[in-house]
Amino acid sequence: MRFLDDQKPPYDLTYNDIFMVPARSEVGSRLDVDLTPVDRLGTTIPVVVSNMTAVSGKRMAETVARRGAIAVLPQDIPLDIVESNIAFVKSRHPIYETPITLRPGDTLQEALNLIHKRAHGAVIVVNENEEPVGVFTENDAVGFDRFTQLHRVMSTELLTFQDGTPLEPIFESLASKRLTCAPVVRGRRLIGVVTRKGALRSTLYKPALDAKGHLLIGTAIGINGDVKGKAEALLRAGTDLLVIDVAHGHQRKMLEVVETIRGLSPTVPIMAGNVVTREGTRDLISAGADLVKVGVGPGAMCTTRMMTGVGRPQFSAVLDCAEAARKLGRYICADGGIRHPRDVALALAAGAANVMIGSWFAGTYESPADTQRDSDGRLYKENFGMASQRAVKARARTESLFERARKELFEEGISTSRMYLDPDRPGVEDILDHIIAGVRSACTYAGARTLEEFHRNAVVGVQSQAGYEEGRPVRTSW
Ligand SMILES: NC(=O)C1=CN([C@@H]2O[C@H](COP(=O)(O)OP(=O)(O)OC[C@H]3O[C@@H](n4cnc5c(N)ncnc54)[C@H](OP(=O)(O)O)[C@@H]3O)[C@@H](O)[C@H]2O)C=CC1
Ligand SMILES: Nc1nc2c(ncn2[C@@H]2O[C@H](COP(=O)(O)O)[C@@H](O)[C@H]2O)c(=O)[nH]1
Repeated sequence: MRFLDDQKPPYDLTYNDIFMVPARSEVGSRLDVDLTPVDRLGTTIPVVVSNMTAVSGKRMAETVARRGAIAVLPQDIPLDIVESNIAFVKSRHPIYETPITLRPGDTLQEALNLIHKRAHGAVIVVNENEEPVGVFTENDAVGFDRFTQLHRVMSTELLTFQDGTPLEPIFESLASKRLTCAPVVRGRRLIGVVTRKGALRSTLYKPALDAKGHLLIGTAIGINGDVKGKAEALLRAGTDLLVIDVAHGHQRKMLEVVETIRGLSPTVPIMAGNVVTREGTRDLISAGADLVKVGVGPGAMCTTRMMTGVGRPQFSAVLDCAEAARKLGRYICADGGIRHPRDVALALAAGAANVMIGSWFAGTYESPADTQRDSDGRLYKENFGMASQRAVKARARTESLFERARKELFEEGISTSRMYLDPDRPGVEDILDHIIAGVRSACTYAGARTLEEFHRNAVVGVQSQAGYEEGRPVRTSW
């Protein structure tokens, strides 16, 4: 990447400060762009879901892995739950979605409580042999009380597909019948759900799979307590990526932990952070990190910069750290501050191998929190920072009240925020479509067929606030 007219300013920049100029291109179609990251994690798109409790759980992990990304389970979840979540994700189908199932005698209230857990908007009603006997959608509830049993309201005109049916006919069939989704069966037994959009997406995305063909999943650990024991357990459970994550990643204890964990497994990919300097990047790589997590203070739930004055504008942090890592044959993950597809494109242009996204994904059906409605009827989810009082309280739950109170004094994050579900993009895959469309397009503007070419070719300039504002769509007249 280079700056337009070689005008690199002497001060640090963030994503909003940057624009990219189009260049002569030989790439005829956005579909000719291969977005496989260079970091050899096994992902097929450059997106990692943050290890935040309000963002990353098993539903998020399976859904994004099906589209080629990887989610990282947070360090605050009890080990037995993490182990069962890894096993669950590894057991999921790489194409068909996991259905929400209920029995014919279950109530409409139970169905409504579950329906927003997944984006496909349906509950499959199954009999005692796990054979689908009906489909319930929210529209079926209109005019019935909450205790009505599902067999009275569900649709029984079932369209089902046999396992292995090609995706294009599935799409055509659903579209012609104006259905959004249908059960997939092996014999008569339910094995998944396929949606119209899902069938389309499966022809455009490649799932992120391990050597056995199972979906990828990562896990995070901190640097306190029995880190070695926990890392060994996570490796045994089959984690595909270990993220060692603390606010200040450039500290001695962190480097020791990275070395220890490298010693446990020479092959498991280790991501460590967070840092924002070349020195921090080099030290983490020398200790054994394959990927360095870059970003101090850009996160949406972050109060670090306001509390401490510490951090660095994210574009410059990514640019410097990526260069330092690449000189050592390693890569970085740009963590935090992603609000638009353009931010992802700019991080990749600056040399990041992938980007980590948290809060944007908190406002989706797949994040772990329950979906709530505000007084205007809008759907939202609660989000909170991993260094907030709420997270610190949970992390220190086994310690004495005194120790907990001491730790809570050092909060550096927001404890309660509302992330609204975008009615146009309520599922994480909708946001991934949006991001990937933007990044593919950005690559063609730079004449790049791969992310490496994109990083090499990209030419960026620095814009004023007015320049940034000019690029924002105007949705009402002025
Ligand atoms: N990317 C970012 O900008 C930030 C991210 N976070 C996120 O919050 C989560 C919790 O992180 P963290 O609070 O580090 O968790 P942990 O409590 O797991 O670990 C922090 C360790 O580092 C020590 N430490 C030394 N200096 C600092 C410092 N300035 N800030 C924090 N700890 C320090 C702590 O000791 P002691 O507690 O005794 O000081 C503790 O031993 C992580 O997921 C992290 O990514 C948090 C802040 C910033
Ligand atoms: N300073 C804090 N940073 C936090 C906290 N919780 C998470 N984070 C960091 O933010 C990114 C995600 O950024 P986003 O803009 O996509 O939400 C995450 O990966 C952490 O590095 C926090 O409480 N304080």
